[in-house]
Amino acid sequence: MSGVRAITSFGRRAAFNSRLAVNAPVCFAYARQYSSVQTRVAQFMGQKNANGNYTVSFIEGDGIGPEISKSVKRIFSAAEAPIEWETVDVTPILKDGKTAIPDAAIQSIEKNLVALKGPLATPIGKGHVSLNLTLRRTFNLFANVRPCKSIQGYKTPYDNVDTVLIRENTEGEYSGIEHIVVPGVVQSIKLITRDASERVLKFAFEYAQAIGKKKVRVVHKATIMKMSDGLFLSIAREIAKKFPDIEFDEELLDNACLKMTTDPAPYADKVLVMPNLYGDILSDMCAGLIGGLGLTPSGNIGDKCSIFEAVHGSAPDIAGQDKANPTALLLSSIMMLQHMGLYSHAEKIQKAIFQTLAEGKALTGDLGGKASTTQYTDAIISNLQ
Ligand SMILES: NC(=O)C1=CN([C@@H]2O[C@H](COP(=O)(O)OP(=O)(O)OC[C@H]3O[C@@H](n4cnc5c(N)ncnc54)[C@H](O)[C@@H]3O)[C@@H](O)[C@H]2O)C=CC1
Ligand SMILES: O=C(O)CCC(=O)C(=O)O
Ligand SMILES: [Mg+2]
Repeated sequence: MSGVRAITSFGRRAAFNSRLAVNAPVCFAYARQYSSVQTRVAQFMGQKNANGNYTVSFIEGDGIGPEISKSVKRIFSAAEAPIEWETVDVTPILKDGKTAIPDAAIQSIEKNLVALKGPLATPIGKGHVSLNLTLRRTFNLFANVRPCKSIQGYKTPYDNVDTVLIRENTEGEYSGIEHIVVPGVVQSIKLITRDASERVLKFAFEYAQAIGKKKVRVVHKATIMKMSDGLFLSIAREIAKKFPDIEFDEELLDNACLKMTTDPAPYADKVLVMPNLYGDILSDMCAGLIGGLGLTPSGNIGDKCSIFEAVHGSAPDIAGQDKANPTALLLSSIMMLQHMGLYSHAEKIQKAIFQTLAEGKALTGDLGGKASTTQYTDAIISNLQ
């Protein structure tokens, strides 16, 4: 029972949290457009294993994680994708009083270079820090690539959404550096560094070149956060000069939200790049434009390792009920295959997914259908050619 497994995994973490509480101070182309790869970021260099397959680390995650993971595994197996999954347990440990990923998990991902990940729940308030962020930091996955494109045949108010958001993935508002100044007054530090900003901004321009988009737009709020967003913006302007073939411009975050929800068409020729929290929020908002979080994938890209995951979380409201839409994790796995250079397998699975969505006969509840996760998965498998 996937729901039970999910609860167990989160339960193990509850025990961890009670230990932590003692130690923690308060401080603290869908064709190849999903190609996350043809940039300066390391090409996948993994070696085939003795069976002639590639081994990929798999973190199934919490809540709906095991259900949507099962769907990916069944479809990969039916498509004869040359992937062997190495299941990885990321139940956290304490290292020097801080939440850390267990060594075995780190070794698996370092060895395989690529991981697919289901959602990991984060307790609100007290408890361990986000494991999602811990993974991103542990492997220095500095760019979070979040494409979002209208699904052909699935009707929403707009049929022309085609954005790529690139989110700085290691610092910003997500740094989690917080402390109590005096009771009733807390401070949260937004950390922006030249190094982290430069590498993600450079990545955004290279990514735009790689996928044939002619424009990069930086989304910011430097009118208010004059120093932090100001630094990010000034570095964006510097980097832009090194890419004369790419048009560069700037937009304030609040205005970007207004404009994208009013008419997403002008964003279709652009890659948007932004500090961490803005990318977090905008990517959920964009998902809403195309039919919801069940549809949007992402890739956390580093110089060495990369971890692919859906934009959504563990969806506790539908966990364990065979209701979840696995498309977002499936499309993340397509990004992963492209990252690994396995284009024909990516193409084959992707075609079956989009055909199934376009037919509209076996849609999950989030898309207005009546199919279970299992029935939707069956339909994709029957469309594999
Ligand atoms: N990268 C990750 O692993 C992320 C983890 N989280 C964690 O997930 C937990 C739950 O967060 P929420 O705010 O509830 O966000 P959520 O993304 O889990 O769910 C938001 C809404 O979208 C629906 N939804 C999400 N994925 C779906 C899917 N595949 N199919 C159908 N419906 C889907 C849910 O049922 C819910 O109504 C939290 O602990 C949060 O910290 C949240 C976002 C990302
Ligand atoms: O780690 C979490 O709990 C939330 C992460 C998140 O919302 C995201 O990565 O989009
Ligand atoms: Mg989020």
